[in-house]
Amino acid sequence: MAVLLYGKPVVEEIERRLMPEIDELKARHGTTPSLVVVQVGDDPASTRYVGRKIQSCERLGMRAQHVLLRSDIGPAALRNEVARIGASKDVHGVLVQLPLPRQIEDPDASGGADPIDKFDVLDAIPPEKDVDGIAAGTVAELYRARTRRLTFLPSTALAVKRLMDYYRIETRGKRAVVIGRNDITSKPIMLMLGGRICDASVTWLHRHVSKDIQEEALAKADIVVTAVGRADYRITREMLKPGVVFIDVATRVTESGKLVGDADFEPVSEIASAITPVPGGVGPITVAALMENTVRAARFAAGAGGLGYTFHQGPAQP
Ligand SMILES: Nc1nc2c(c(=O)[nH]1)N[C@@H](CN(C=O)c1ccc(C(=O)N[C@@H](CCC(=O)O)C(=O)O)cc1)CN2
Repeated sequence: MAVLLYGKPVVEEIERRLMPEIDELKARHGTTPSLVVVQVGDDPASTRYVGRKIQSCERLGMRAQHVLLRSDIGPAALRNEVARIGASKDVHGVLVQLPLPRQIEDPDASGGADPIDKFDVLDAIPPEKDVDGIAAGTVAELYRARTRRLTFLPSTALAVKRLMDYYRIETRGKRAVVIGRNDITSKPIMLMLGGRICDASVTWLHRHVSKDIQEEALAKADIVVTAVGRADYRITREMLKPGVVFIDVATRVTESGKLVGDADFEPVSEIASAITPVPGGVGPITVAALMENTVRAARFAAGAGGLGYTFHQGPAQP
């Protein structure tokens, strides 16, 4: 039976580390870390996640502002608004909640002739305030994976790293599979796992990869990180190697209102050596990781250094 990799102690460990840093920023630099979350439209899941981010900032004594924009805003207007927010010296971190409405996520599919797309919007976030680690310059740093030079590791990737470190999950030289191609979750996790930060061998799977290739890769994987979140996608026990470490980043609400990940949870936990629950696994750590990045952004603004991340193994054994 798998060890359950709960997010709560990892969140507590991150927050324990952040609290004195926040106090010091206030006392020595007169800086209160401040985050602006831009939400476009009122998708209920996004509203819930944004609420958690704002609450978490407030609980830790940081400033937070929620900017809610109409769902029919065009990409150019959104880009200008993001640039305007980012230019304020009182704002240390800026993020745009994803996904964006269709006309901005996928302008081609919605017949739009606008040359500005989602990435142009995200690139309007100043690099030193890009707490989601998603703008062009920040992504290049992750590609290079110079741990000591990284500005921001995206929150979900940082959450997975903090979780693996806390539970002492070895990645170096392991066979890992990352499933999904989302820009904010799977893609940075794939780069992190395969790069210098984790030194694993990574196979990247997504809907265009044939069933045979998927089955072969999954059957050999020591570590699986999945972030698909579609009702027609399920990872079953038979697809996996006994002893696998299973990290479920997906969250999806079923027709009966239950929150689930990509794993067929009970059977998979019978053969995995360790597994994250959904809810209560990676999700809450993502929010704590964002808090960590916001404190980093405030340190950059205060001239208090902070480039690069320090990783250390945690207390728990898988
Ligand atoms: N700009 C961004 N957009 C999105 C990101 C992101 O990192 N930046 N990630 C996800 C959504 N997300 C944060 O925004 C997020 C997802 C899940 C959770 C979480 O705490 N999940 C709980 C369940 C909570 C619930 O649904 O009620 C859990 O798994 O236990 C927090 C944040 C996509 N968009």
